Amino acid sequence: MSSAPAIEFQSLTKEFGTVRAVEELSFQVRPGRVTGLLGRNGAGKTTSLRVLLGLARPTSGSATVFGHRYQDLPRAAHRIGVSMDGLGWTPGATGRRELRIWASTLGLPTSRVDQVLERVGLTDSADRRVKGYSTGMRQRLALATALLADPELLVLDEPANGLDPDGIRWLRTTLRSLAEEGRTVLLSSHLLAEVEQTVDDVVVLERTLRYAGPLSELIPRQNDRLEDRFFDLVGAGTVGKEQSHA
Ligand SMILES: Nc1ncnc2c1ncn2[C@@H]1O[C@H](COP(=O)(O)OP(=O)(O)OP(=O)(O)O)[C@@H](O)[C@H]1O
Repeated sequence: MSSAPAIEFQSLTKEFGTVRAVEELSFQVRPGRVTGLLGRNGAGKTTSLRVLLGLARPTSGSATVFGHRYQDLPRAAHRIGVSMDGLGWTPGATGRRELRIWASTLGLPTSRVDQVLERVGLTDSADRRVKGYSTGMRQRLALATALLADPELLVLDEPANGLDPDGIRWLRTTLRSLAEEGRTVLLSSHLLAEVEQTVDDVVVLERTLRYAGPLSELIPRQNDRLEDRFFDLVGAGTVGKEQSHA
């Protein structure tokens, strides 16, 4: 496997008017690892991922996937599976129908739909309308959508949000097995306890980078807790107040 980074942020700054959401952010995501992008509400996680995926333009600096801007990467939608709020579900569709629409858009056989439904544990609910799905079921469907094209990289914005303890355990096991298959996973989260047991590498963001590296170096001792180290790195303030103006 190549050791070139799967993802690279280089001095990325993103401003919205007078709000500097992300400032001079630089880090790399190593291939075949699960990396957690951690930060409290408003820390800039979603903004960073949106720039990475070509959904927002950087003010300065860059974010690249496999050495290219997302929009310049050949077969980007096949190589990178994405789960992010706001990508939208089709009104009235069942889970299966939703996945079939995505499969058809990506030029994939419908057999992939059954495979990903099985993988995320949604087979029995596949013919129910997504509208009636619980938050946890929607998270599973979002991951199924991301997995459709059998991507080498997954970018998941807050995949643990709204999951119950069974769902969290399922997510952890699934993400670990995806990494064992050689895939790279970048997920964002503010749920530190959940992430602590899932990720190999950690990026702590509070508008600026506070830490990037192995989880084992951030919490080297068995009794260390990620939450304590997190607050050491970001302080106890509220990010919205601290960083509202550039
Ligand atoms: N489209 C936008 N227009 C103006 N400000 C924005 C926009 N998107 C994000 N922001 C601001 O940028 C900052 C970072 O927001 P972002 O959504 O990236 O944080 P986050 O870490 O993903 O937070 P959360 O965990 O709450 O989703 C916040 O101050 C937010 O209000």
